[in-house]
Amino acid sequence: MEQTKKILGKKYKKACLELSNGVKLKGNAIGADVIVSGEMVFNTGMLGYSEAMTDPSYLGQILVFSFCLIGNYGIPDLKIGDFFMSKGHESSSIKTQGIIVSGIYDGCHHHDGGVSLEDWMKSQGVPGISGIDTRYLVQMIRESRNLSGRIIPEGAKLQDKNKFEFLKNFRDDEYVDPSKYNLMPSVSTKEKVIMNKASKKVAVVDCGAKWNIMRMLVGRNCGVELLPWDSDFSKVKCDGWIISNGPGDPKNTGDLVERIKKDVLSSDKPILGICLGHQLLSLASGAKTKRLNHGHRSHNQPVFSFPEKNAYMSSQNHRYAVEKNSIQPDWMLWFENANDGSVEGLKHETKPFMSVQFHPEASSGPNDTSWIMDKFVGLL
Ligand SMILES: NC(=O)CC[C@H](N)C(=O)O
Repeated sequence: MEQTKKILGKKYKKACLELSNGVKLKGNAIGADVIVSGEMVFNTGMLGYSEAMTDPSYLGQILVFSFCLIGNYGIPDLKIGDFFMSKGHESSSIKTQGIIVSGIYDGCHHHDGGVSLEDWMKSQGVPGISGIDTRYLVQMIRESRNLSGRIIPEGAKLQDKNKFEFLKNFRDDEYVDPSKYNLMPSVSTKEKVIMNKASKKVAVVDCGAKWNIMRMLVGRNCGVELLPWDSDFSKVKCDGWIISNGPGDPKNTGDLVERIKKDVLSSDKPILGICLGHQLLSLASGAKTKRLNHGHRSHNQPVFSFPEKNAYMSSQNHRYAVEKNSIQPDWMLWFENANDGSVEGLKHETKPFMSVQFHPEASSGPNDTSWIMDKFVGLL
């Protein structure tokens, strides 16, 4: 009752979502008072909004949550240090350009303290709109191959372009399209970060890595070296490699694919590619990637493994995928999406190389495929 009063009693400014197909949707302005634009994407997860909003793979995107109420447990406190162990956050700041929700709860009831979703968005300069018919909007995104949008809160000013490097490429009257530019410099660590010295060391190529990858490695007694995307991989001494998730088009990553081919694949050490990392590793192996219609972003993506044909529920956030008919003869299909048959994972026939399109680190989402991390660590 108290919560309902809090939602209903609050007066919101108006805001407009202007879409690139000419449609305009009106709602309540939430979060920061700034105008942003980005690629329209949707996620059907019922929770995990703080993990999603801080996932660097959402850079340049306006995220529509299709679940009817977002913000209901607040945002846990961010405690950096201690090897990025602060659960609920997958990077140090919000990476989505903005969010669209049907209902928002403006409060915080989290065992880890924290703030409300709205206060968190305000403190980070991230706007949003509530009171939108997200079912209608999701259908529109599904039906249009490319949909961009602009969040315009009443009387707001334009977003500061210094927030992320890639934003400087866009004119104010243009829709931000994250697939047009190499986004690696906007999300990758600038300096090498060493976490948890241990006898086995994993080099993580940071393409916008979610912190849970590092949490899982540290939790499995691995040392971790988080590397800038543009490091000289030929000089790295490690027992295995993880090529991380990240935003944008895998083909738009400068010379990263070439360097993975030359210095990572050739080292013959165990490799695990995750999401963007899977796409980069596949490109380095000679396979091709394509753009899916609206991608997979949810906690309930079913995948089948081969040759066992086991089914798993997976957490996903991607728009690009590896083309099945381009898989090289020395690689095998390891996972396939049970809904649309798209490639969900590859394994090398003889070498300890593997990669998955979904997120074994979840956060948020089901942990059904966390055994992939155990398998990788077992190979070191
Ligand atoms: N989560 C990710 O790593 C996303 C990979 C890539 N940016 C895609 O959209 O397909």
